[in-house]
Amino acid sequence: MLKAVILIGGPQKGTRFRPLSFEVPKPLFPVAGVPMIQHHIEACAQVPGMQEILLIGFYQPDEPLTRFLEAAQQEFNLPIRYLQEFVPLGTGGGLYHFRDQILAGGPEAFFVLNADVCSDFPLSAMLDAYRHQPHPFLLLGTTANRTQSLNYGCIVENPQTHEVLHYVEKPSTFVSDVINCGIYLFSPEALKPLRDVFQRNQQDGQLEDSSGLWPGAGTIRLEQDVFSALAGQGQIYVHLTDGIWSQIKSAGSALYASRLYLGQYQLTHPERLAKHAPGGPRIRGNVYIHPTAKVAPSAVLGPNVSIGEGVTVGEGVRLRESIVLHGATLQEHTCVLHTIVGWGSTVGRWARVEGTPNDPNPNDPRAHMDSESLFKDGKLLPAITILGCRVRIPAEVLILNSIVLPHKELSRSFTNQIIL
Ligand SMILES: Nc1nc2c(ncn2[C@@H]2O[C@H](COP(=O)(O)OP(=O)(O)O[C@H]3O[C@H](CO)[C@@H](O)[C@H](O)[C@@H]3O)[C@@H](O)[C@H]2O)c(=O)[nH]1
Repeated sequence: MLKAVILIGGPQKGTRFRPLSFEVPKPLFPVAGVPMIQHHIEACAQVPGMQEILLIGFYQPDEPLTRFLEAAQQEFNLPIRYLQEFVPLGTGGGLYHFRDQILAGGPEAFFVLNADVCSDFPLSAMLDAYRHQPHPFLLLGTTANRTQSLNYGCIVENPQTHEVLHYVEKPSTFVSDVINCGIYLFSPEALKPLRDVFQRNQQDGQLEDSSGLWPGAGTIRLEQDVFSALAGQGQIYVHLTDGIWSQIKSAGSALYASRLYLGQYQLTHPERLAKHAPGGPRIRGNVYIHPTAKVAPSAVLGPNVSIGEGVTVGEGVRLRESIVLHGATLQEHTCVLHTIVGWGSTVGRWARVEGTPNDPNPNDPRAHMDSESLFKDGKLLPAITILGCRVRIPAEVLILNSIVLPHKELSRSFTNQIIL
């Protein structure tokens, strides 16, 4: 019997995701038409023997989360429960705090997944590796280029045995091009080292994390307190993948993740991809259209477009590399490229809304999305355009490389601006 835990964080996390995380908790943001963590749940539900999925985070259990959990339980016919930390306990503290719930029923092992990653989740392959040689901690690893590796947990492995010999979280100089994907398979034994860290923290008094923001003796940082501390002691192993993987930290990376998942749908969910039908809109490449959306037949959509519930797309609209969230309206002949259109927003006739993609370098197979800062040398970097919820864009204007905060009614064109 197996279980899975998804670490969903809480409202103080996901700041690089603003203004989109104002409306819906980041883990429920739609990526390729379904909430971000539904991809995790679908992958877990496919593993034979999966008994229960636990979401651990520090969000208040609000209506969208409750509704999502109810719908997911029905769809996957599995218990899916939310366990709330009353203070943020870090990436490992929640696992220790809720250990009785995780171990209830005696699972053979449990997966732990960061919510903000996009992956093809090779969980069965990880399980095979674990069953072949059970160890307390199995980490999924992938490769990154030297510069980008510094933004992740870096793993030095023994290439013969795949034991993790050395682990450094977000090092300041190059350590290894193998990075931690934030996808793990732990044995029940893994909770013992967590208990040791917890007890040590209790004895040492208050633990201050590096930011000093969330001190608390219950806080455990899985990466620094456990992986770095136990590397080289025969307890941590890495399973390497060359499948799809990306972090989802910023709106730009959500658009990139949407493209990766839409590509996956060819294999996993062909029914989710729109097909060209007589009298329907023209579809180019991978496009998701919610069944309740109304799309005019002369619109041209794709590639990499995802259209949410109740969206209206008018005649002659051109839409590519974009996510349109529920209830938005694109009036006739708008052109929307590399943009996220927020819930209930309206783009007026003949307007052009465009962003600049900052996708990984296509010539470097080890490149990942850069989700660094929005600014460089005090200037807003060109990036995808984001319209917050209920924004109104008038007819015949150009909005380029801009972020528009919720409920704004614009009256003219804007380029390279954050509109507050
Ligand atoms: N429940 C809970 N979840 C948390 C907490 N803090 C973070 N999380 C969740 O844990 C995951 C990791 O969060 P971060 O702390 O933001 O770490 P990171 O910068 O994403 O880096 C981690 O993931 C990388 C891969 O995406 C790894 O490379 C890196 O080593 C590390 O594990 C996210 O899904 C986040 O929601 C917490 O206090 N409580």
